[in-house]
Amino acid sequence: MQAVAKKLDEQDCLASFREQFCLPEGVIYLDGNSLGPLPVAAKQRAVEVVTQQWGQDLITSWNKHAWIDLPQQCGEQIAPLIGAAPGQVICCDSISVNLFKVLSGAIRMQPGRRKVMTTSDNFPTDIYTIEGLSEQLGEDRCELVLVDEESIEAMLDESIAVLLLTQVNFRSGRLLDMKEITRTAHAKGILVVWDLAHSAGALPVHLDAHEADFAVGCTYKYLNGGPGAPAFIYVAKRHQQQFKQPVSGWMGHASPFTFGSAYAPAAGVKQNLSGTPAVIAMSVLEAALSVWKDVDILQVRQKSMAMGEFFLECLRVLELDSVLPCVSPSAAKERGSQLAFRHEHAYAICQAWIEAGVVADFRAPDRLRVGFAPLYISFQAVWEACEKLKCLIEEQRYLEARFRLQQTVT
Ligand SMILES: Cc1ncc(COP(=O)(O)O)c(C=O)c1O
Ligand SMILES: Nc1c(O)cccc1C(=O)C[C@H](N)C(=O)O
Repeated sequence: MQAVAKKLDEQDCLASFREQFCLPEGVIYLDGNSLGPLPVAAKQRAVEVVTQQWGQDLITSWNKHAWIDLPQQCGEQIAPLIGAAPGQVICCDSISVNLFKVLSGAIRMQPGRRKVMTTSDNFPTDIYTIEGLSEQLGEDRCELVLVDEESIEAMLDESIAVLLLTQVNFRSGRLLDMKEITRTAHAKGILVVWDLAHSAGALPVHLDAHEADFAVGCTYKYLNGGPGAPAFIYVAKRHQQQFKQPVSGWMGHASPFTFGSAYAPAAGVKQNLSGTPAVIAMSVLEAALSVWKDVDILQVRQKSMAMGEFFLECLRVLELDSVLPCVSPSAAKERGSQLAFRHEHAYAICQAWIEAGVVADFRAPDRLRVGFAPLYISFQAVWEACEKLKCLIEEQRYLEARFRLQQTVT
């Protein structure tokens, strides 16, 4: 497999992007699906925005360094990656807050319907936000409906106001069919909100072409914007007149610096801003996004699928496939950029793997999750990671890690 990996690396047209990232020596990072690493440009920008822009230029930076435009500028940098024409994406807040804004506005656009449907295996915040909204508005205006991922389309009917789905399941990596589901939902008059947390920067997304109504996503995973980096929100052009989000703060006002007492929302996607943007984080994000201007997202997808397949092949060759059964869909086309494996000691294995220099993550109750970020991972690194996994499992090193964990807990 070493030779296969070497050959795949030689053919890799994305290999040169690796030098645009600061990655610690001796670490194989398979967790970019949770927190992307530090881009060189972002590191430089962090120093510049703090020392020069804030430190020296002070408040003049709102104009001098265009701080005021950062939310829209970052939104426009993300737009091509998610298939959105200009004027529909803006960066602000977190996914959770943006979900609250989008769902509130979407429900108001559906008089006579109150059900908001999502999947029972969705990321918790997506479910919690609907629950919170239901408490806020009352069950007669917002009612949470949970369905299995397998029966989404079968459960769609005219009583549903909004369908909220995460395109790539955070646990299993399963990729939903955005085109088909959106089409079926629209035929029943349902508005669809897509959570792109595990899609943006991992695979091509076609929000406009598939006529998505709204979307949210984060920038700290595959987009490498840094821990807690601002999220984004997409509102399709055709809804921008009618859509009203509830956190009507001054930054979303049509004319914030007139300081008028009556709220008038900004035209377009800008009304989704509420308060002052987190300028330092947003500026660092802007630099991180600059990496993507030369990236072909189709090549990212091809490499990510090839890596997933290669990882599975390595496990087979090392006879680990029965020890760690894969619980992600078997076809690469039906997955995002991650794989999940079941093991009763998944947590301890993950810890022992980290100690051996391979960072992956664990998701309760028993999943080992491995993410492939094609801009900075090589096939040889993937093979090396699998060899280390084989070693620690053979030597049962994870049992030591489990013992240490118990010591820590007690
Ligand atoms: C699918 C999904 N949605 C939402 C979130 C949470 O986003 P935020 O922390 O920006 O609210 C995550 C992960 O953190 C996620 O995986
Ligand atoms: N956002 C995170 C955080 O602030 C701390 C730890 C993890 C996260 C995550 O992103 C979790 C992630 N969405 C997941 O897929 O599990």
